[in-house]
Amino acid sequence: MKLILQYIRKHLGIFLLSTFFLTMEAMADLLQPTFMSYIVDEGVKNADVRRILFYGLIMLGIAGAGAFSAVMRNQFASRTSQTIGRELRRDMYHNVQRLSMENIDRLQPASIITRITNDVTQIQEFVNGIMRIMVKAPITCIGAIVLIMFQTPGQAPVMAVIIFVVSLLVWGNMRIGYPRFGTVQKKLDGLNGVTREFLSSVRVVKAFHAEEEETDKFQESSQALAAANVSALRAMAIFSPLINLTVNFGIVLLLWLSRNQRSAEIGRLMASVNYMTQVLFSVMMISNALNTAVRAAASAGRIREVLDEEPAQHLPENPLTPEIKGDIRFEHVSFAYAGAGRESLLNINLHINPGETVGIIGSTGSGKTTLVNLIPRFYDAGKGKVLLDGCDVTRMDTKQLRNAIAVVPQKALLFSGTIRDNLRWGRADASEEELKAAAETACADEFIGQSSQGYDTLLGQGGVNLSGGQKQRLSIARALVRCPRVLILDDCTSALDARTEAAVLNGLRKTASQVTVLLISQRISTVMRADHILCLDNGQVEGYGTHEELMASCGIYQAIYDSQIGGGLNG
Ligand SMILES: Nc1ncnc2c1ncn2[C@@H]1O[C@H](COP(=O)(O)OP(=O)(O)OP(=O)(O)O)[C@@H](O)[C@H]1O
Repeated sequence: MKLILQYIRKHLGIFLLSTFFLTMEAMADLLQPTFMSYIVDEGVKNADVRRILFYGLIMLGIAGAGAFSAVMRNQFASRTSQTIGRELRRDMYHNVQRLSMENIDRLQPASIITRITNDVTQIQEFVNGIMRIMVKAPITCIGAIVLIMFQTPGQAPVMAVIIFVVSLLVWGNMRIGYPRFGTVQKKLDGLNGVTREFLSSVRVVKAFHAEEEETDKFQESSQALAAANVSALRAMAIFSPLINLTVNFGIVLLLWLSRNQRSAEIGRLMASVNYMTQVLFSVMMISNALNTAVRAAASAGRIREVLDEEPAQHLPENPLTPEIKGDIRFEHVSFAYAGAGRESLLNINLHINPGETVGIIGSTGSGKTTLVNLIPRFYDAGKGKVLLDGCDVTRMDTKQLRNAIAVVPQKALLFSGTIRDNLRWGRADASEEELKAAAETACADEFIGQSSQGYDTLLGQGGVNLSGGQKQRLSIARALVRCPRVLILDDCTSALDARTEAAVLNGLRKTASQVTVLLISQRISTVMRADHILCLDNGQVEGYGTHEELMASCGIYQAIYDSQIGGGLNG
């Protein structure tokens, strides 16, 4: 709850204004029954029309002031809750951007999405609720109690007992609800995760006719969420009727106690019952608002986890900014993913000269992506050092480091916008000629030219309106626009036919001859013409050298060669 207060404090002025109008609204509600009792006791009883009109007009004025206050309170409450929601989302998003891949793996993307969307909505509802209910209800409740005591002081002990019992029920409601609503949010994470996974791999699901399995997974998560919700709401559902019953029992008791007070004026009794009803409604509102508070507390805890998450990587206090030429060195590097039982890289020693093209090959899961991910510091080596131009990458200015490196990931990731926008992701100030040159090298100019809008062609989210090969070529072009010193191509030519792939690699040799290229591939034909080839197996270096050297010395490389090319194409 500290978190919510912290954000409310930033908008204290508007929050107080809203509270002021709420107080006015509550006062208006409280005054009505008293004036009604005057109308009955002084006007109706004595058939005094002027008094009835007089008090009636006052009641009308009070109702008007109450309605005006309600409108103002609604305006301010909505504005405050929306602003707080926006700020929470902004701050979470900023912090997520600071985090390293290790943090993101731990928090899980689907969970981060739920926290930024649904959990923040819970907080917004709560903040809106505080200003609509949490302030008004206690004012009305306390005011009504004071007025009952003032009008019929003999009923004070009954009121005290009822309030005590109701408070106990409200407390029980919170104790039971809190952990249950935490579980609800976790189950929502699960459902989001399943939905997200399905949507991002919908083609694979269709190709494998796996709709039924996916539907089962979805149903399972959906049922788990429903069950958690039912469990939370069932626990909460017991309390609302109990509170209702207690307060209604109080009203009956008060009426029963008043049975002998013949002198009691009927108007006062009416007002007392009216106030008791107001107490009932206020308590119900408080109890409902506390339900929202319980959910908000669970959500606030989850939001706090994102806001407080510190980047797993330490940024150097005095970062080094060496001139980057593209000399890469791995010294006794080992690495294990957080939570993984075993190391994905084991004692890697490697030296790559500036401007060299190094092919990286190995079976799936042998550690190829993990190895290259250590260079731009997507992850940090657990043991040993990764050096770029003699400088430990963990001591370098991260911005400079990442500016010097372009990565084309395994899965081509494009963004909604035009082709030009996507290419400019590489470098915002790249000229039109530079964009075209990069597209040419990546063999993307051909299909860009064929589309009616050219570079202004709009891409859907993730580049859905392009083929796999077109997406890969655009991703390569985007990396080239950056003019990197180190270019990491992570199996990103897999969707290209052999002729186009050869054209792209030849283009790279010509235009990016000064760039150090790390070329990951499962295809031996892709890596065999590289200056050197690194053969990985089980996170360890099995061989490093030219194609001919590896054919002579590395059994695994030979086996890959034989399985893909056989004896017919040696060299
Ligand atoms: N985020 C992660 N968390 C935990 N383990 C991971 C993670 N990413 C990869 N691994 C594990 O690390 C090992 C190396 O994975 P990596 O992706 O580097 O292999 P790869 O050689 O690039 O495979 P592929 O050719 O299939 O892309 C694998 O055993 C994999 O299961």
